[in-house]
Amino acid sequence: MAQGAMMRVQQACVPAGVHGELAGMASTGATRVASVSFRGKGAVSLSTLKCRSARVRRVAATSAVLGLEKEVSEEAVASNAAAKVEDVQGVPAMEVDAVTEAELKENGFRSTRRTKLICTIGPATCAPEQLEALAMGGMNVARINMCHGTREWHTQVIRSIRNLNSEKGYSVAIMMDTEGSEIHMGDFNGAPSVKAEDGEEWNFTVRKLETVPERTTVVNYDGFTEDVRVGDELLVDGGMVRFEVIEKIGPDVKCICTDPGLLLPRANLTFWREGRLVRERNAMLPTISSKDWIDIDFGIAEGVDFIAISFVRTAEVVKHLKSYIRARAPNGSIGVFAKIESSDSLKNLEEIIRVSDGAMVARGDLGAQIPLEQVPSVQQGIVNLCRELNKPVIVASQLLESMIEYPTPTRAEVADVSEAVRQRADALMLSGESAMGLFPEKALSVLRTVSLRMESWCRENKQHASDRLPELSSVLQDRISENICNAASQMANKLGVDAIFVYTRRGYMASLLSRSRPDCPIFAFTDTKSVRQRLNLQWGLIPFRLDFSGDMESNLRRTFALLKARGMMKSGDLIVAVSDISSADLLQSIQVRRIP
Ligand SMILES: Nc1ncnc2c1ncn2[C@@H]1O[C@H](COP(=O)(O)OP(=O)(O)O)[C@@H](O)[C@H]1O
Ligand SMILES: C=C(OP(=O)(O)O)C(=O)O
Ligand SMILES: [K+]
Ligand SMILES: [Mg+2]
Repeated sequence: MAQGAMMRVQQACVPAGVHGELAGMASTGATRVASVSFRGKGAVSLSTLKCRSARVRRVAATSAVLGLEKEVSEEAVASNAAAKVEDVQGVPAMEVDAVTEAELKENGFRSTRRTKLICTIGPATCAPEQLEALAMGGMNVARINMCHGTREWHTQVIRSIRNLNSEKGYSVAIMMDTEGSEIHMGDFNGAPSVKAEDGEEWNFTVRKLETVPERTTVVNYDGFTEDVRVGDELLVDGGMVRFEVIEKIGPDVKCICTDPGLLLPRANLTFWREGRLVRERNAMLPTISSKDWIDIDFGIAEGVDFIAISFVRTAEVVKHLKSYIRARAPNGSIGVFAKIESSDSLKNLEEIIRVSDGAMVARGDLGAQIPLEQVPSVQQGIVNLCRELNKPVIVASQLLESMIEYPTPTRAEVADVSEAVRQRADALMLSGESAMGLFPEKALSVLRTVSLRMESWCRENKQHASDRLPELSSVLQDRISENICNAASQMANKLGVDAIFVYTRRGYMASLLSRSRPDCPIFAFTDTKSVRQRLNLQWGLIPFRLDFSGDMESNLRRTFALLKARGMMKSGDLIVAVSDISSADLLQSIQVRRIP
C-alpha cells in the first residue's frame, strides 16, 4: 500500500503569477519549468492562490483542455437568464439551469453531458466570482466539507451559491459533508503543510495546545494514548506519511518518521499493528458526533440539498438521520448520502444503500482501510449495486490529484475518470483539486471533457445493449413504474427520439428513467424547487421546475409551448413522455409525441 514519492517534471505554459511560489520552480519568461516533489493530498502554498487574477481564471476556464467539446459562452448563458418566460405574477413559468440550457442549445441534445460534476469548495474557490466560474464550467453540486473552515465561512459560501442561483439562473445544489469521528491530526499554527523528514522524532499528543511546537501534532481523540502501543505504525492519509511508535509518556506519544512526506492540517490518522488496522475504542465512537449534529442542524437551517455522512458503519445511523431530518425539515427535502469509506460499511453495504438516498465511493479513506488494489473492484461493485437499487452514486477522491499542482492531468487520471464514466456512475467529485488546487476550473473542464468523450463512445458502441437492467424490488407499484421506465427508455433508444419527458412530484420516475441510462437526455419536470435541486445529481437528468396539473395533455401542450418559446425545441422534434403525477387509479402510460 506504500505510495512512493510522486515526482513529475513538466514543461507548462502558465501565465505568470499563477504558481510562482511553488518550491523548486525555475522561471523562464512565460514558460516555467517545474520540478516539484509532492506527496499527500496537496503541497500547495495557499498564499499562491490569492494572486490569481480574474483574467487568468477566465483563460483557464476557456482554454480547451482536451479539445473536444464546444464551450458554452457567457453571452449565451446571460441571454438565457434574461429570456425567462414569466407568468403574470412575475414567477418564471419554467426554470432550468442557465448553463445546461446554453449547452443544450449550442451543442445539441445528443451531446449534452449526462455525468454530473461535484466540486469541493475551499479557499481556492470560495469567492463569488470563483463560484460563478465553476457554475459556468458545469458544476452541478458544490460540496462543503465540515472538517474544514469556520461557521462564518460555510455560511458565506452557501449564501453566495444561493445568490448566484437566484440572480443568474444557475441551479447549483449544495452538499454538506460531515466531519465524523475519524482520528486526525491538528493544524500547524496556520501553515498549509509541514514536512516530516525520514528518521525525525515527532510527538503525537492529546494535550490541548494553542500553538504547537516544532515536530508536534495534536491528535483529536483523547483515547489515542491508551489505544496505541509501542511498535504500532501510524499512517497519515492512508500511508502518504508513516511513523512508528517508540515510546508513550503520559499524554505524549513519541514516534519516528519511517516514510517522509508532507503533513496537511487535519490529515486522517490510522494505526496498524502487525499489518492490520487497529480498531480499539475508536471503533465505538459515534458515526455522527455531537459536533456533526450541530453541523447538521446548521445544514437543515440553511436548507442544504444533501448531507453526506462520513464513515457510515450501519444502516441504523442513516435511518436515524433521515427521521431526524423528517422531523425538522418536514418536506423531507434533504437527500442523505452514505459515504462508503470503511471496511464496516462494506460489510453492511446493501442494507446501508437501501436506506440511503444515495452513496459515495469515498476512495480516499476507503483506500486507507482496505488494500489499495481492492479499491477498483469495490468501486465497480458499489456502482452496480446502487444502480440496481435505484440510488445515485458518486465516485470521489484523487480523480485528478496531480492537477492540484499541474495544469494537465496524467494519462492514468484521465483513464480513471473515463472508467468511472464507463461504469455509468451518476456523479464525479473533485476534492483538493477544486478546494485548494491551483487549477480548479481546468480540473472541472477535464472532468467535463473526459465525461463527454466516454459518454459518446458508449452510445456509439451501443453500450446500453450490454447493460443488463437488474430487476427491482417486489413492491407492485414499483414494478409497474420500473417496467414503464425501462420500456420508455428502450423505445426512446429504438426510435432515436430527441428527449424523454417525465413529469414527477418526488422525482421517483425520473430516477427510474435515469437508472435505465437511455441514449437521449431526460427532461424531468417537477413542481418543487427542492426536488429540482436534488435531481441535479442524477445521471442524464435535466431538471426543470414547472407548475403542472394532473392532466397530462395540458401539461404536454404547455411544456411544448414554453420550450419552443425559449428555443430549446422545435416543431418536428420527437419525444417520449411518462409521468408519475396522475392519481393511482389512472392508467400509467408511455406517449410518443412529435412537437407540433
Ligand atoms: N473549507 C475549507 N477550508 C480550508 N481548506 C479546505 C476546505 N475544504 C477543503 N480544504 C482543503 O482541501 C483539501 C482536500 O479537501 P477534502 O478532500 O474535502 O478534505 P480532506 O483532505 O480532509 O479529506 C483538504 O485537505 C484541505 O486542505
Ligand atoms: C471523500 C472522502 O471523504 P473526506 O474527503 O471527507 O475524507 C474520502 O475519504 O474519499
Ligand atoms: K468529511
Ligand atoms: Mg473520507
